[in-house]
Amino acid sequence: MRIWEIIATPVAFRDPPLLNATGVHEPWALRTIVEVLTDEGLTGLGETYGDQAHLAKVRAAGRELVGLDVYALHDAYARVAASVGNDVVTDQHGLTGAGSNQKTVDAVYSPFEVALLDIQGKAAGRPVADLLGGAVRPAVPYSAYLFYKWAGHPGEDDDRFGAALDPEGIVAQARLFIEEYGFTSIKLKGGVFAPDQEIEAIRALRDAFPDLPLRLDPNAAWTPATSLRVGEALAGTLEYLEDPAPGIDGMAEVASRVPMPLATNMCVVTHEHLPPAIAQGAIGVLLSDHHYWGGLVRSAHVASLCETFGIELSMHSNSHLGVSLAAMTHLAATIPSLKHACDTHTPWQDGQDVIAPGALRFEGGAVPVPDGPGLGVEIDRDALAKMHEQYQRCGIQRRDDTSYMRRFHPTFEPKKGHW
Ligand SMILES: O=C([O-])C(=O)C[C@H](O)[C@@H](O)C(=O)[O-]
Ligand SMILES: [Mg+2]
Repeated sequence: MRIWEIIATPVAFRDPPLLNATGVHEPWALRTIVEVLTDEGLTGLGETYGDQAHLAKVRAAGRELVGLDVYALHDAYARVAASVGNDVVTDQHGLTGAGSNQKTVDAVYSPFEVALLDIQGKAAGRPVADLLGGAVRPAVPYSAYLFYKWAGHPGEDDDRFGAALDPEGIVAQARLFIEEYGFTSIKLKGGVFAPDQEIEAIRALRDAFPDLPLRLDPNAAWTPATSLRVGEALAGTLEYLEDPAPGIDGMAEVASRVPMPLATNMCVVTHEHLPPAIAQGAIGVLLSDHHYWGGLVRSAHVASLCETFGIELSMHSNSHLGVSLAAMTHLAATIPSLKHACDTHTPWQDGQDVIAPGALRFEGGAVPVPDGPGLGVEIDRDALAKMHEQYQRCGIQRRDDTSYMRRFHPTFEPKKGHW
């Protein structure tokens, strides 16, 4: 079975004004849906970023894959690498670390790999999880991913989540998410307010939810000295502290002196970062993400490597749709060493999706692994067309949380190592 055609469709969907260390989410989030069509009539799905420079690379690489055997993943990777050449595509927000050539190749390859696995699963009549060695858990737990946020985008009505700008607002947001999704662990996106305010928010969450694991992620907004202070203040309260300080060196300085493990999706984001991070003992938990670690099989290899070196695993998420949630769930279901709930932005999409309803649902904060062939999800063509039209109308071609924030706070600066 060979690749006949590849279609990459950029889409946009509404996103609330979520605050982070680099600014605030714009009113529209972008993604690209990749459809791989075969000469035997099967179609595979992948999902990736929607920034224009990345989309151009995906389309160029897709042209090189036409005619390829759908089982030839190594060949597909080599063709994508050749298509990317020495180029580096960076994202403006930097929330997943710096760009590099390796990360660019892995990010461009990822949606094709997921789509090819979807096709292989459909051909075999088996879920993608079975192609990855089989599920070791029937459902994948996700965390309630809390954000400080404005009540609504400036100039618009308030959204249904409301404002969360203090501990009370954060606890109310957690209650809403837990009520609606049943989450059994909580992550707070920090790096927005001074560290003492964020410590207060974590303490308020601890009081409100005494039994739930908590994690805090300021996206490297603190110095190592501040990270040590916060780490000590929150001793016994956090399951892990995520990216408190910038860089492998900064994290290593903090790691051995705080009472909880440090996690990252910023200082270790591609293979070349693993040897120095391991040698310096910089991290205890890696948040993997198949969107930039080269798809599902390569992410599973990284998981094995982490196990060898005693690094625990969790999973990172940007704003995403159901094709990605399905892929994340199949992967996470098959990693025996994954002990932490994964991140997902799904609640913030509030029902908007490109996939037909029914295949994915949350039960007690976990997503049961879809049991249909392949990823187990299908495109809702009307929804895809509508979201593509939104992309064409929304006027955003690259995620830029900082410029959007500066429209309302002109002197705003990203908070890297700020406090
Ligand atoms: O560090 C993280 O967990 C993320 O990068 C997740 C997202 O990018 C999040 O921070 C966001 O979308 O603002
Ligand atoms: Mg993070």
